[in-house]
Amino acid sequence: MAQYTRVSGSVGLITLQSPPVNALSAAVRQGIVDLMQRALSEPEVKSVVICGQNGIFCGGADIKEFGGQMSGPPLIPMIHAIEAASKPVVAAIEGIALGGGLELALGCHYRIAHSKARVGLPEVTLGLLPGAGGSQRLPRLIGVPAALDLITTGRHVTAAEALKFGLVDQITDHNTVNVAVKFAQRVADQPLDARRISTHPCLCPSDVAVLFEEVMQRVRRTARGAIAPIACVQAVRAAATLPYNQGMERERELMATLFTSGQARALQYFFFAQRAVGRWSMPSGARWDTSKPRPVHKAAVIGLGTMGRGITVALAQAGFSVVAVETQEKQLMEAKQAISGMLERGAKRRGVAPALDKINYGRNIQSVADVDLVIEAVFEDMALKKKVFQQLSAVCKPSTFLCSNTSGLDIDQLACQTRNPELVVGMHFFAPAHVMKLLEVVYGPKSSPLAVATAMQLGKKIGKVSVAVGNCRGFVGNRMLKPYLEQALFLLEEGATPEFVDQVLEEFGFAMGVFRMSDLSGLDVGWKVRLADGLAMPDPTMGQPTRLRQGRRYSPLGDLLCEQGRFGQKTGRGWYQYDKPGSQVAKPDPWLHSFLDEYRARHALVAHRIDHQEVLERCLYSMINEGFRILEDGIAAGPEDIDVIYVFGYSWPRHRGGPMFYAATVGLNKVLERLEHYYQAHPDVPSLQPCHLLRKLVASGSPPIQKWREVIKKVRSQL
Ligand SMILES: CC(C)(COP(=O)(O)OP(=O)(O)OC[C@H]1O[C@@H](n2cnc3c(N)ncnc32)[C@H](O)[C@@H]1OP(=O)(O)O)[C@@H](O)C(=O)NCCC(=O)NCCSC(=O)/C=C/CCCCCCCCCCCCC(=O)O
Repeated sequence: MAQYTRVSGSVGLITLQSPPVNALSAAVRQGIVDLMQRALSEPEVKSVVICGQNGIFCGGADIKEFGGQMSGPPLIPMIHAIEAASKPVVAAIEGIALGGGLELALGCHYRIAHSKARVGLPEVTLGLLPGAGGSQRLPRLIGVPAALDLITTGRHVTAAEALKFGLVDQITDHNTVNVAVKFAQRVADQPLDARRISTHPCLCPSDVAVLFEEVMQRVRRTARGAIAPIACVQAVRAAATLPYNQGMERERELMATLFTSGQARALQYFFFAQRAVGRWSMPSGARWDTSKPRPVHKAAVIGLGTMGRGITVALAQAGFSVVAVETQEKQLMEAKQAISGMLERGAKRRGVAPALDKINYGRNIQSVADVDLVIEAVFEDMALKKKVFQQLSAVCKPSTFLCSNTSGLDIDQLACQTRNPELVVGMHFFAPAHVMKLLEVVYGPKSSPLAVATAMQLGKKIGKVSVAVGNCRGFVGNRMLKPYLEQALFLLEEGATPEFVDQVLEEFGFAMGVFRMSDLSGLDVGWKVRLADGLAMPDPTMGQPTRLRQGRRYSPLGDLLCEQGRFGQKTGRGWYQYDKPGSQVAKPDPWLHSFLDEYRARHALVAHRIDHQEVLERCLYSMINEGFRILEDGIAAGPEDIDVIYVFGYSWPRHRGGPMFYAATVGLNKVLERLEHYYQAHPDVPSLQPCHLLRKLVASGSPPIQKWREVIKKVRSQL
């Protein structure tokens, strides 16, 4: 919808009205078309201003409409009509002008922006390109290099930067609509020909062909299989090399390919999934909208290893006062130096002062007595964590929230050590904690909605995408990682190499394959857990068959490497070899290949040819199967939670939507059928046995992912 008023006698003011972001829905487009006609037909009106209600110009096309039948006036002719108008049209940009919103503004003859406004063409993040003329007008207005930057990254720019680019004509600190109206009055008689961007020549540097080649190479390298960034480069190349009308035709062709691609659907699903995880719920019925968080002013971090340091930096950068505790003097000094360095580098990048004064360091746990919330980040050892929680419970004020950064230990056992178990939750950060976007907020059986709401809000304030999940071994992310890692090891036993498995996973879109990732994180981390669990057996005289544990197939390959001191990058040897300890360049290791041959011979395993399909299906479907179990158990409230965790925490390629969305894309019946096939071949691997929920969903006709919650509810009510 849009509203029309005549202001100052001669200016027709069109206000977009479609909360929350004035997206260009069919009704809004119809409103603009009708009201433009009205403004052009009223003789008293000499110029037009387009603005948005509630201080927001426009968030772009209505993404919800993309999935269905498009109706209403199309965007491209609407924008052409504005540009062709005989009266000057001024865009008054407050808040945001994004995507189709900015394309609308580019169709106007002038653009006035508030100094706090942000503009951009983020279509690439939704698997699209600026397909309403944006890919053709922007390079004509600001030049090819700047347009390529904005269109291929989708980044938002400030009004000041937009002014520098020549993307807006003026910025103001005052009421933007009033300023635009006055501006519109001033330019009412000015000729318009030069203001129609589509008629401009495209500003190209002399070495434009080289530029396109370089950008294309960079985009291909970083896209990890996403097609939209490549199409964006192709569209801008069309602007640079073809007349406007032909460029528009190329834009249309490219957009049609993207629009109907699975990638655009996945990215648009993911856009809404990111927002859906904020609307958390617990099996008790507690929800985001009925649970009020308590404000946190002062926080503490206990344990200043890698994770504790990153968490301290994240809190301080967001403006929280932090008490950072490390009991060992030497470690405390090292941590202080490291944290200061991280803060200084971060501040330099962002052009602000480093938040060094936000942190008080101490060696004594007594120093956290007055904080509102503590995040424990000591070594991943239950006995140690229990002791810390007992101490915290004795030292802190009774209302203090006690949180653990454990990556998978039982939150309930920690809660039981405290006076107020309802104030205990997990806050599982991902390394490096000041960089990675994901935070798993873990509620145990005793955690109160107040504690969950407070941790979720704290996560938001420090810039994390927070997902509330239930308490189980490994929570969501690491629980699903287990079958994935397990399959990768089994594939090595059966004949694959680490390089081949990694290549397949990286071609799928993971930033790193499973073995390169293990080398990076350190093989010893999982080994210590397996030793504590009694799975890794350092002593062969223990009497257990080597490839069977607790009645299931088990691969000791990782344990054997650790016994040789091969912990990955840090020791210069792991699944790969490195030039020196700490180096990041992984090279195939002939030693490892011989080791695998000997291992297979020792266990009478005959290597067979493993193909691309088998690697992908076994690694991914076993992980997805665990995802369905997690949904069945109520550990995650919906598939969106799992998908957001995997994209932000485990580098799952975003253009594939997340593991659960991917399963829906492949077809649940196919996932089920392949799991049955592999389970039949490997009956001693329970993670390949299709779970009940997956079977139930297939039996219900494989409903679309948006309907899974209904089936999950039914399955859970029958438990
Ligand atoms: C920065 C934001 C705008 C606001 O952020 P914030 O304040 O943090 O709030 P949020 O929580 O993110 O959002 C609040 C709610 O608003 C919803 N929202 C936001 N933006 C949109 C939108 N654009 N559409 C719908 N809904 C939106 C959001 O979901 C929240 O609601 P809820 O909590 O989920 O209920 C931030 O929101 C943001 O960044 N938004 C996205 C901005 C964006 O990406 N815009 C670009 C959209 S794409 C676009 O504009 C494309 C334009 C070109 C279209 C060309 C059409 C031509 C079609 C040709 C088709 C060819 C097909 C041929 C086929 C054939 O030939 O057959």
